[in-house]
Parts: sequence; C-alpha cells; structure tokens
Amino acid sequence: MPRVTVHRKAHFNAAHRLYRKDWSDEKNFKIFNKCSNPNFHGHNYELIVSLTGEIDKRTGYVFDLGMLKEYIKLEIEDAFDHKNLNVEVPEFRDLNPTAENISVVIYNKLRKLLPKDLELEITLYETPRNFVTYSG
Ligand SMILES: Nc1nc2c(c(=O)[nH]1)N=C([C@H](O)[C@H](O)COP(=O)(O)OP(=O)(O)OP(=O)(O)O)CN2
Repeated sequence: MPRVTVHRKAHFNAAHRLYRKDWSDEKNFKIFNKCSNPNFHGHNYELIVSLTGEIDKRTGYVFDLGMLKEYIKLEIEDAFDHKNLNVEVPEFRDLNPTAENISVVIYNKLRKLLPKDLELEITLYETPRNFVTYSG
C-alpha cells in the first residue's frame, strides 16, 4: 500500500525562561539574551504532529486523526497550555525549555502511545519565524 503522511496541527500558549541554574544571571543573559528574563516570557506555540505509514486497506486511514487529536489534547495541550513550563511542567524542572527540548519531550510523550510501524515527526513553531523539527 502507498505510504502517506498525515498531519495534525495544535496550539498551546506557555511561559518559560531559558537559563541554567548553575550560571549567574549575567552569564545566562550573555548566552540566552532576553529569553533569560528571570520574570519569564510567553510564546504562542504552534505544533504540527506528522505520522507516516501505509494506508490501512480496510479503513483507508494511516491513523485516525480524531484519535491523534485526543492524544495531543491529553498529553500536550492539557499539560502545557497556559502553564509556566519551568515551574509547572515536571519534564522541564531540570531541562532548559528551548524549542529543541520541548520538541523532544513532545515526541517522547506521543511516541509511547502510537503504533510502532508509524514514523512520527514533530514540528514546533515557537514564533512565526523560529521553528524546529524532531523525528527521533
Ligand atoms: N536554538 C534556539 N534558539 C533560540 C530559542 C530556542 O528555543 N532554540 N529560543 C529563543 C527565544 O525563546 C525566542 O524564540 C526568540 O524570541 P524572539 O527573538 O522574540 O523571536 P523572533 O526571532 O521570531 O522575533 P523577530 O520578530 O523575528 O525578531 C531564542 N533563540
């Protein structure tokens, strides 16, 4: 059967601070600039979850996008939306919440729920012009 990629878009709004606990505020500012503001700042994150696999002969689906929507809601939106990532999301307690690290956390949370034969790719926009991709 042909291999096709299906995509689901999602959105969350979250606050964060880019910094290392073991660096001074001055050093954090030198490396992370305004993103190291100790009072945090927010982003409107846009997420695209992409699944590649063979079309199922019986259903015509690669994967039910309604089910993917539920997984994204439960694992990502409910956990991240309107949260302070550094303070309220356990995965970032000791992990700098850069776009790169957020994409890896999202990948790992969804990967464990999805069939192994599907390829997963995460595209995460932190701003309209800054985005990352991760596919494991
Ligand atoms: N490799 C990374 N670099 C940067 C990250 C990141 O997560 N990974 N994050 C940031 C900031 O958090 C943020 O994305 C940058 O904000 P800002 O400068 O406001 O965004 P833009 O560059 O898109 O704004 P312009 O209007 O284009 O200036 C920084 N680096």
